[in-house]
Formats: sequence, C-alpha cells, structure tokens
Amino acid sequence: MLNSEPDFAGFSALAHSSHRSPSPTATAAAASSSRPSSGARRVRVARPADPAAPATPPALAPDSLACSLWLGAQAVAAVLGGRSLDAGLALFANGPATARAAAQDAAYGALRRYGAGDFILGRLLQTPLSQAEVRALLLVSLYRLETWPEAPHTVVDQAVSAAGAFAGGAFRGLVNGVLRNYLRQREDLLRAAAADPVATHWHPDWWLARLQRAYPEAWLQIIAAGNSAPPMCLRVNRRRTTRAEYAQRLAEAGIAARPVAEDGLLLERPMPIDAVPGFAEGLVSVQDAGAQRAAELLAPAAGARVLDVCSAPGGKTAHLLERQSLDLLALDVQPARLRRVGETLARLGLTAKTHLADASQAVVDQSGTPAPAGWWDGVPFDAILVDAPCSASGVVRRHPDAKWLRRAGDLRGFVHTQAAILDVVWPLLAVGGKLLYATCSIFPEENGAQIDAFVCRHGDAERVAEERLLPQAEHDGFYYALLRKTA
Ligand SMILES: C[S@@+](CC[C@H](N)C(=O)[O-])C[C@H]1O[C@@H](n2cnc3c(N)ncnc32)[C@H](O)[C@@H]1O
Repeated sequence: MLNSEPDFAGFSALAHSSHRSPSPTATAAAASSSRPSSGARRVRVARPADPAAPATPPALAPDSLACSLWLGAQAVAAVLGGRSLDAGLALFANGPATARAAAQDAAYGALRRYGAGDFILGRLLQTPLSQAEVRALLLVSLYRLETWPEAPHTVVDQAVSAAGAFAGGAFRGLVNGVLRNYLRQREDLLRAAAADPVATHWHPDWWLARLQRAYPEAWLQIIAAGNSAPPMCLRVNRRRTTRAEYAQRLAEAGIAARPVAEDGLLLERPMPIDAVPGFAEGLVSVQDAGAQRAAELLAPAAGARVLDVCSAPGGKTAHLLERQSLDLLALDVQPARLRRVGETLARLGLTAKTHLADASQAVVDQSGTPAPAGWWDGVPFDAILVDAPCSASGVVRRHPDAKWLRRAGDLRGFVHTQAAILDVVWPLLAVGGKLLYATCSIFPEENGAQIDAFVCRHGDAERVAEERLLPQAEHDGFYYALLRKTA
C-alpha cells in the first residue's frame, strides 16, 4: 500500500461507533430526492456497490488505464455505499499489481475532490445515477481528466472500456456522453463550480463553516493542506538502530529524506511500504511526525506503569516502548484492531500487555466510586495516554472518505465518548502522574473545549502543556493536552 498510515484510526473508530457512516438505505434515500443544496451535500447513491465485487476486472488488460479506472471506481463505489475507503481499497488488494497504484491514486484523488466531482456530475446528469459503480467511474475519470490533462480523449476511451465491464456494458454510452460533454463544457462548468464553496474547497459546507469559525485567519491554509496528498514520514525504532544510521541506509538506497521530530524521517516522496528498507525487520514504522509528538510529550520514566487507553493499531504504544522500558497495558474496544497492536509490537520486537475493553464504561463499587469494569488491578498508573476516538478532521488528506461520510451531528457522539473515557481513567492515575489527551482532530469541541470542561469537573487536574498542530506540509493536524494530577 502506498504511504500507509498505521497510526491513524479515527475513521475506523467512527465507522464502529454508534455514529456510523451513512447506511446504504440512508444514502439511497438521499439519492432519490432531488439534488441537495450544497448544505446537504455528502455521498449519495441509489444502489450501493456489491460488497463481493470481483478484485479483477473482467476483460480489461491489467496494465491498462481502463483497468486502473475500473478498480479505482470499485473503491469509490464502496464509499458511496457508506463503507470506508480502506474497505474499498481492500477490494483490489489482490488485484493486478500493474494497476493498483494508479487505481489507489484515482480513488484518493476522486474522494479528495468529491465536492467538485459531485457538482459537475450534478450539472451533466439529467437524473441521479442508480449505479454506484458508474457514478464512481465518472468521478475517478473526472479526477484523471483534471490531473492528467495531456490526453483527454484517451482517458474518455479508457473510461468507456472500463464501463464495458459493468452491467454488461449498458452504461458505455452514458459514460462516453457525460465525459465528452464535460470536455466540451469544461470552462463553463469550472466557472460555475468556482461560485460554489463545496465544489471549490472540496469539503462539506458544515465543515467549512466550522473551520471558518474556529480559524478565521488560517482556514484556507487548513483546507489546502487537507486537499493535498499527505507526506510520508518514518519513525526510526531506537531499539534496533539510530536515526543517523537508518538515514544513511536510505541515502544508499537513493531515497531522499530529512529528519523531523525526535525520531522521524520525512521522505521526499511517498513510496510503497514494502519497498521501505528494513520495514519487515522492524527498523522503522510509518507514522506522521505530528503523531510522534505523543511519546515525546508524555515521556514516561523508565519502568513506569503506563496505560494506553485507545491503543490500536499500536503506533503510539510502540513509540512509547521504543523510547523507554515500560510496564504498559494497551486497551482497545475493537478486537480486530487490538490484534493489530500485537502484530505491530511483534514486528518491532516490543512487549506490552493488551486487553480488550471499553474504557468509557465504569461500574460503581460498594463505596459508590466508579471504577473500570474488569480490567484494572487497583494499582495506579504513573502515566496514561488517551488517544481518543474523534472526527479525524486533522487527517482528512489521508482519509478523504471521512469528510463526506461524516455528519455535523457525529461530533456530539465523539465529544461524549471522549469525556466518558477521560472520566473513567482519571481516577486510575497516581498523584503526580501525567495524562496525555490526544486527538487527530482540529475541531475545538474535541480539543481545548473538551479539556476546559474536564479541568472544571476535576479539581485535581492541572493542565501543564497544550499543543495545537494544524495540518501542513510536514505533519497532520493533532491536538495534545498534558494534564497532571495534583492531589
Ligand atoms: C485514534 S485511534 C488510536 C490510534 C492509536 N493510539 C495509535 O497510535 O495507533 C482511537 C482508537 O480508540 C479505540 N476506541 C474507541 N472507543 C473506545 C473505547 N470506548 N474504549 C477503548 N478504545 C476505544 C478505537 O477502536 C481506535 O482504535
């Protein structure tokens, strides 16, 4: 996978929370209405993609553009059907290697700019399309036409060939007509799109409004960062090598990189993870430089008893353990994701206890004190990391599906869960101990406002440090608050 980001889990967290991505039924309802205003715009289809769609397109040459467009459309159709992009990309994980990178690029590109693609299709289609795959094929083809404009008619021909692999070729004419109309009307369409905020900025309008309110000076830069392709950053495993040694190894392999954060190397160009030297041997992990701040900020002492509350897939757990010998308990509420913590630690040669638990749930004991159900042995922790489930609004360039599947109302659920987790684990911290609260969100409700409310509820909590990282060239958007227990 290109530039995989094992550290991120926000979208998956959402998809598995009670605030789920839109179900096929919900999207079908949206599609059957007339075209919504930009205020309501989000992914919408009448018929979701077939979850069992074949990984290999029938009758398309594996090294053809048509094959890449077909595969990319499968992934986008999965998102139009309410699933995550990761789930969509998994559909062609075993597809032809020659087409996978371009297909992945097409899927990411089409979803990053979905606001524009949706607007343009709204102008070019007389009625909403009933086939998710065909709509998705048009979106990836528009992306391709915009970003590789040198051979527009080749793109159209290849898109028509790809359409031949859907529904017995019934949509070849439609795909041909829509794309050729697009080429003919391109300037008018782009002029009209420029007057539409969602089509211009490629974010839903409720999201834009929130960013404008929170960041009146910086929102355009945040949007631009969110619409760009993300950087690829490695984290060097201190237990196995040094950053200088590993940088040398990269240089010998002709891979340009420069140091970032305390353990990071930012690659000049993203590359497939299986081509990263020493990855399988655990010399490095892929982790955004902003995410690497967690271990730097919490910095538990050698031998400390540490609780990592929302640990999967284990990026920050591993970083903590690479930097210090710790007695660490890693929790997560999702079994499949918790298994990935074990895999991450095994690859890196690290050990920790792992436990499946919902950290937002407490039971009240006989003295009336709430305590976590079943997993705490009663000994306080010296340090706690709460890398909370959140909207993932700081990492949309890695997960562009999130901004279209998310609704404004989802935030309330995240804020509620974050507060519940904080309240359950705070009593487990030793006096003088530190708790680091982290999100990959840039929405204030999940960040500073959450911690303001927490400090009001807990008189023994002192805020000792706070960092707001906005997404930019070097790193994604993160929020950190370091709290100390005073009594
Ligand atoms: C942002 S991700 C964590 C990323 C991880 N710390 C890393 O660095 O790789 C949030 C995680 O919280 C987990 N989670 C969500 N609600 C939870 C809960 N109530 N209790 C425990 N874990 C929870 C999700 O399953 C998800 O894996």
